[in-house]
Amino acid sequence: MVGAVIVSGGKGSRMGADVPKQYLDLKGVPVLARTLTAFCDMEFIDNIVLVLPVDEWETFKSFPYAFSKDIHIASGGLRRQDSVRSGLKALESLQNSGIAVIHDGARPLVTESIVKEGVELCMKHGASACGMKPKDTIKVRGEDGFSRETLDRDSLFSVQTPQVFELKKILAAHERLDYSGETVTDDTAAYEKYIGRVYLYEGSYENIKITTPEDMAVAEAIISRRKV
Ligand SMILES: Nc1ccn([C@@H]2O[C@H](COP(=O)(O)OP(=O)(O)OP(=O)(O)O)[C@@H](O)[C@H]2O)c(=O)n1
Ligand SMILES: C[C@](O)(CO)[C@H](O)COP(=O)(O)O
Repeated sequence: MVGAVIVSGGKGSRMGADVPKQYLDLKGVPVLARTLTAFCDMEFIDNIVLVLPVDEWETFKSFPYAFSKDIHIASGGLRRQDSVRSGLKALESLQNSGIAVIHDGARPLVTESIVKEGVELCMKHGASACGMKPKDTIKVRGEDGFSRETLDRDSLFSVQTPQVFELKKILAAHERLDYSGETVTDDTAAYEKYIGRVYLYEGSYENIKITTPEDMAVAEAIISRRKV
């Protein structure tokens, strides 16, 4: 079985909007509704868990959208990794084992082919995550503001979601991480720390995370272009 954990438990502070960014209107449809619809349309996805702060559950339930699959809701945590752990536990109660596709609710432009490739590569290599080569030169900047180092761009990869794992293993990694008290910024970091290697494959420059206001304009432009 393949289950998706869509994390939408953040505050969207960098967006600076009046409402959490997952409810912002993206060409007539809220960001989160777009992400969920994308996963509902993927035939190979058996279960969907949506992680939301408890005080947003009612808002979500009043969403005027009919999703084609059941959306199971789990409670969000303080950090992204706490929300992921909560979603994985909820997914475990639905399917016990199999594959977990972890995806940011704030990446509404994900495509079926990216997720499908992630699932296939997870089956082949044990774990996978998509991403893209950085387009800019990446420097290490010291606290004094001066450049310390230029990294070799050919070996760098800017990681996105979906990130795909065996459910039992990624849940075990997140539970151990929680015990350790360490904070990570994505799920590959949890997996690599306790379980093993993650195969990285090419996602899309269009699979952006809606983080700051200008991302909304970029996402709108991508949606308009896709419809042509
Ligand atoms: N405690 C958290 C923090 C983040 N996320 C989710 O993880 C994804 C990536 O996080 P980010 O873009 O940083 O979202 P926010 O934390 O909401 O944004 P910000 O850091 O600007 O507050 C988002 O879908 C977000 O909702 C989550 O489920 N629980
Ligand atoms: C998981 C992630 O989207 C991969 O790029 C990213 O690390 C999330 O970071 P954020 O600071 O929670 O947005």
